[in-house]
Amino acid sequence: MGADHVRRLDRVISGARVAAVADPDAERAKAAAAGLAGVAVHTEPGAALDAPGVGAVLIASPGPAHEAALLAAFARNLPVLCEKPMVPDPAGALRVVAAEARLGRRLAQIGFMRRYDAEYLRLKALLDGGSLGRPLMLHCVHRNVSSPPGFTSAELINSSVSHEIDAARWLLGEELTAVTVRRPVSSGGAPAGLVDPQFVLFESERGVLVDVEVFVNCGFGYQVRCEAVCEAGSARVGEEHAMVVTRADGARREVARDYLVRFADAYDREVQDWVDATRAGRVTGPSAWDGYAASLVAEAGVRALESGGRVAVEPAPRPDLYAAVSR
Ligand SMILES: NC(=O)C1=CN([C@@H]2O[C@H](COP(=O)(O)OP(=O)(O)OC[C@H]3O[C@@H](n4cnc5c(N)ncnc54)[C@H](O)[C@@H]3O)[C@@H](O)[C@H]2O)C=CC1
Ligand SMILES: O=C1[C@@H](O)[C@H](O)[C@@H](O)[C@H](O)[C@H]1O
Repeated sequence: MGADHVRRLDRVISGARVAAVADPDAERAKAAAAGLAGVAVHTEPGAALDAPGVGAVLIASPGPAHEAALLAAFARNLPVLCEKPMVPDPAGALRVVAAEARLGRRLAQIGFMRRYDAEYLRLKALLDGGSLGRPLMLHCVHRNVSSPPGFTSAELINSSVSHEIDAARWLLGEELTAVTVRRPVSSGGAPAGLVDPQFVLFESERGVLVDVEVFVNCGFGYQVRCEAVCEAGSARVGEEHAMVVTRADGARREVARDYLVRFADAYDREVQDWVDATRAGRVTGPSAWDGYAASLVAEAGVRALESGGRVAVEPAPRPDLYAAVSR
């Protein structure tokens, strides 16, 4: 993901250039910076933050490394775009929230890119417009072709479903308050011991039910869908994003293989917005509080997976700096 963001900053985005790249794996750092002129390459993240020309930082290390990177950026007053999950452990996520609240101003935008996807944006505008009445249910599908090596049953929730958690909070404009996880029969295509697929059911403050089928070794494509069922109609996104090829023997709809294809436009819009806001001295998009809320709900989901029961979500007090759900 980091290499893709480097490419994006270099070739797609206007108003920014890559000044430094850090990865403890020197080969990966060099590969990410290959072909770019004037880029400092480091294996020590702190050294990259202090490199000449660095005015903002994009974090795309694994989730457990995000807390240290965010705090290091805050200590240098650097605006940050941090990939999801902000910090997978809610206690660590809360430390990030507390550190930013102590600064008294936002520096972090969290990389929940669904909020920048054209289809999700249309769904959000429709729900906010009110013509369908109140949302009653969201039915979501999140399928990956295959999971990365070492992917755990907990990561189906705190890495993959974290996107649906944020999208549901954003679309509904309210918190998720409880979660239950059911285990269908596991797929023979999943690595041994991985609970895949899972069926995750969230409840919201106002009683909206949000169900998510997450299946990260489906083998047949990268599919992300969301259908909102409301009092006066329903709206579904996630099926347009494909070319249909018709030949004499029939029609064939292409299926994306991964997120880099399906959400390419969303990542571009997300990073361009971040660069534009940063240059204007503003911080927009999903906040550190949204990142904390997603981690807290996901952690409740992991406990629900383990216990088989319904787990309530119990948030810490929200600092005044943050909206309940940023728009
Ligand atoms: N928004 C989205 O759709 C997606 C987001 N992601 C997120 O991007 C992040 C990275 O994921 P992947 O690229 O799939 O992981 P990856 O494991 O392929 O790459 C992570 C890289 O970070 C490096 N690294 C480890 N510790 C580091 C540190 N302290 N500082 C700097 N670099 C460090 C590793 O050496 C590795 O090269 C994760 O937070 C993940 O959840 C990943 C895929 C899609
Ligand atoms: O964020 C992402 C990955 O980290 C995660 O592992 C995948 O399941 C998601 O589809 C992708 O968007």
